[in-house]
Amino acid sequence: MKPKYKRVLLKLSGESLAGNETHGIDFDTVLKICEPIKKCADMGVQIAIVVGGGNFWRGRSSGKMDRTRADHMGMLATTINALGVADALEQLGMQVRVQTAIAMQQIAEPYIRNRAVRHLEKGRVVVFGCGTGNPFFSTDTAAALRAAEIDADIIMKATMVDGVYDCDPKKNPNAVKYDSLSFMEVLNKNLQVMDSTAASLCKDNNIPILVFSINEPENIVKAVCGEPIGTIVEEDSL
Ligand SMILES: Nc1ncnc2c1ncn2[C@@H]1O[C@H](COP(=O)(O)OP(=O)(O)OP(=O)(O)O)[C@@H](O)[C@H]1O
Ligand SMILES: O=c1ccn([C@@H]2O[C@H](COP(=O)(O)O)[C@@H](O)[C@H]2O)c(=O)[nH]1
Repeated sequence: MKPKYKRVLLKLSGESLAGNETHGIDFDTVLKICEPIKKCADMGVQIAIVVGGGNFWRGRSSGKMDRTRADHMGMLATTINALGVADALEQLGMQVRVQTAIAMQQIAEPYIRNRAVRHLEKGRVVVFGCGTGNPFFSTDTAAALRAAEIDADIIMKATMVDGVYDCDPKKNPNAVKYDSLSFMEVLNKNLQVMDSTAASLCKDNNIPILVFSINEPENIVKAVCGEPIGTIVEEDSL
């Protein structure tokens, strides 16, 4: 198989790292997700990763807590995941750097755009932790922001559903999946698979998003090779 893209931003669902558990990290699952990432890198694809935090904590679900503090906790959760993914990639023999949007220099590099790009050019995987570094945002928005900054060709959102549906398929068994959508459709129909800030940022910067299931990790290779999986969201799909 031949890669379609030179540089990709892979958004990994935090929830997916828990495997069959409801919370936390199942390291065997993380290794399974990282194996196809190595295959893509071995094909010469430059890979940056943003990891969600849903397997530990989501600020918006924190109930009575102060939202800003709850989001700080969420950003720390994404960093735990970033370190777990980095460790799995290293165990597979890859060169990896973790960069965080909030400085924690004993643990990871601070996010510096030019350094991140240099790492990618050298064939290292860069894993971004702490989302955007700001509360009231999500890791989908962090993926859109970092993708724009590093000039990624596409965002590949590897998540718990196999694409974008006309309504949440976990709540409605009759939900219908789209093969392709425009950003305006995602925004106008209020499709919740990604938040509107992330969709707007991708629209403004013309970065396509491919949403696909991480339950079959080989989908990552298929996505990189341009095989028709999941749902593609892009400007000219109409
Ligand atoms: N229209 C829709 N189409 C597809 N999925 C939808 C839709 N509306 C809501 N969803 C829900 O969105 C979820 C995926 O997005 P979500 O932001 O929850 O997770 P994530 O970004 O993959 O990462 P994390 O688990 O780290 O939060 C799916 O599990 C699905 O239930
Ligand atoms: O830029 C960001 C990114 C994330 N957060 C917080 O982290 C959690 C986990 O991220 P998910 O995208 O939901 O997986 C999120 O709920 C926020 O609480 C943030 O504050 N800023």
